[in-house]
Order: sequence, then C-alpha cells, then structure tokens
Amino acid sequence: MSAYTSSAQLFGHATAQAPGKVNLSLAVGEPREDGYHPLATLFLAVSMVEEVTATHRADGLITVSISDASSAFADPDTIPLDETNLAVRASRLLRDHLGLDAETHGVHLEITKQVPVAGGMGGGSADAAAALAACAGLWEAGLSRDELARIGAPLGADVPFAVTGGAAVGRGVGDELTPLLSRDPLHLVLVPASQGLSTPQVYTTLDTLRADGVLDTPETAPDVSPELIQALVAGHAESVALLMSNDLQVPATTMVPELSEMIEIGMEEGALAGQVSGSGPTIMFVARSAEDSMQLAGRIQDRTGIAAVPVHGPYPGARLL
Ligand SMILES: C[C@](O)(CO)[C@H](O)COP(=O)(O)OP(=O)(O)OC[C@H]1O[C@@H](n2ccc(N)nc2=O)[C@H](O)[C@@H]1O
Ligand SMILES: Nc1ncnc2c1ncn2[C@@H]1O[C@H](COP(=O)(O)OP(=O)(O)OP(=O)(O)O)[C@@H](O)[C@H]1O
Repeated sequence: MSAYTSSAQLFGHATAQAPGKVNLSLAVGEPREDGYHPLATLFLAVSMVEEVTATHRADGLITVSISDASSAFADPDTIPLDETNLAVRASRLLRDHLGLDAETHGVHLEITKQVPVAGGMGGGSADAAAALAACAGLWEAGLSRDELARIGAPLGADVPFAVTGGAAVGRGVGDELTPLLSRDPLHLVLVPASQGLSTPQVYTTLDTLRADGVLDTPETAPDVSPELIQALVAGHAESVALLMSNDLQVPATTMVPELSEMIEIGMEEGALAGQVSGSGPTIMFVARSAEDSMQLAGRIQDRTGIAAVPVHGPYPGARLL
C-alpha cells in the first residue's frame, strides 16, 4: 500500500447526498422538434435528500439496491434496479469519462430514498447526482461540481441542478443554470401523493390543453419574474407566495383533480400559497417561518391523514459525507 493511499481506496466505499428540488416558478414554451419543451424556472433545492453509498466491486459490475425505501412516498417498487436506473447510468457515465477499466472498476450503489418517486421533485435526478458524487469520491476523480453537472446532464434535465443545489434560475430545458444567493431560508411544507405522475404525460397534457384552447399558448419566450427572484433572495416568504407560478399546475390538476382539493385544504390551514412542484403530484405550501411550517404540516396531517413534511431551502447540492 502506498503512503498516498486515500481513505476511499482504503475502505472501498464513499457516501454522498443530493437534494430534491421544487420549482418556485416554471414557465414552459412550445415543444421543440426533439419533444423537449424550452423552459425558464426558479429552482430551489430543499432539505429532503437522497443518499448513495458507492462500494467498490472488483468484478466490474455496477449494481444497485434501495434501502429504507419506506420513507419514500409513492411506490418505490416502480424504480428499476437494472442498468436503466439513473444512479447506475450516472456511475457508468463517470467511469467512461474517467477512462477507468470496466473489468475492474465496478461498484455497488446503495440508495436511501427520501424524495417521492415520480413526485415532481427530481428524485431520480438526485439519485444520479449523489451517485456521481459518491463515485467521484471513490475513484478520486478530482472533478469540480460544474464538471460533474456537465457529465450528468444527458441523464435528465434536472440532474445538473441536483449537482449544484442551492437556488438557481434554470433555462434551456432546465439544465442551463444561473446560481443565486439568498439571505434567509424559505420554509415549505411538502405533501406527497400516493401515486406518481409521469413527467412526459404532464407535458403532453399541457400541449393538448393549449392546442384545444383551454390554456393560452404563450406568445413570448418563457422567463422567470425578476420580482420573484428578488423576493427569494431577500427571504421574503409573503412575496414569494404572491409571485409563484407553474405552467404544469393545470395539466397536473386536470390529470389528478384531488390535487386542487389538497391545495384548498393547505390554504384553509394557513399556508401563504400552494402549488404543485414541477410536474407534480407533490404539493408545496409556503410557510411564514420554521415554526409555522411545522405547525402547518401538523394541521394538514391531522386533517387529511397524509404525512406532510416541513422542509427548507436553499439546500446544498451533491456532496460527499
Ligand atoms: C418538470 C421538471 O422537473 C421541472 O424542473 C423537469 O422539466 C423534468 O425534468 P426531468 O424529469 O429530469 O426530465 P427528463 O428525464 O430529462 O425528461 C423526461 C421527459 O419529460 C419531458 N420534458 C422534460 C423536460 C423538458 N424541458 N421538456 C419536456 O418535454 C420529455 O417528454 C422528456 O422525455
Ligand atoms: N434511481 C431512480 N430513482 C427514481 N426513479 C428512477 C431511478 N432510476 C430510474 N427512474 C425512473 O425515473 C422515473 C421518474 O422518477 P423521479 O422520481 O425522478 O420522478 P420525478 O421526481 O417526477 O422527476 P422530475 O421532477 O425530474 O420530473 C421513475 O418512474 C423511474 O421509472
């Protein structure tokens, strides 16, 4: 063993964490030829995280398991445990990028999920981001956060933000990020649903509602309100609540009408605002403070029997523990 053998090599494992996200605003344009929609969004990473432990495998295989899945809402059994798993794909991409020998540089990935599956919070993207960080640690890649975000981008539009975390404006398909500083945390309550929603189907429903004239087709390119950015940066929850928006809200509530009822309930219980996160069905409510978020979560839970979770953001992006 050389004097320079690192702890990751010595112990053969590394653990990393990456956050789920909400979209405080999400403006969606007309679909491009590849089916993706141009968008402008205000991302906020929140204190609901995915953890991935990468353990060296000398046989070159990349395998995955999910532990403690009971804490993940929606059905964790729907997550593939084969080579299509986003964490597995992320590790393979990184191994190829580093030019490591695929015969000897295998890894087992153990995912501990908190973020709801197919919940509109980028849970799979966070798994990919945490896997990238854990494997970068295990293989001592010496890559910057920006490089990891670039390597992960082909895996999904939300992956770069799960790597960088914090708060950011996302453009392009959500992968062109402008990070923001913010003063005080925003406190939210998340209400996951028992069934996930398919992101492509929610985007397709938006297209249909626009084609049918139920929703207006935007005449200008999608953008993020500068006032909303200012409100977030200043930590002004009341103004964030007033200015929030999501073009996928109507499609998501058209597909699952109970979501509108849940938003009503949260508002009756004192939330400043409520809307679906990303493509839904997770609903986020804005609270006035940390204490208010805990009380609001308790009231929603008492009234509906559904576990409501107080969280805060911005939260750091993918990092080794
Ligand atoms: C809804 C959001 O979470 C908002 O941040 C994202 O736009 C979705 O990001 P994601 O789940 O990482 O998306 P991907 O896995 O890249 O794409 C899944 C599918 O969603 C649709 N999709 C996604 C992103 C985008 N800007 N336009 C789209 O139309 C496409 O049909 C795509 O095939
Ligand atoms: N490690 C993974 N964790 C979760 N889903 C995965 C994973 N690997 C592949 N998937 C697939 O990705 C799909 C989307 O899951 P995910 O939890 O990321 O949805 P989401 O949070 O709605 O995504 P987004 O908010 O980015 O649209 C799942 O239905 C699942 O089949």
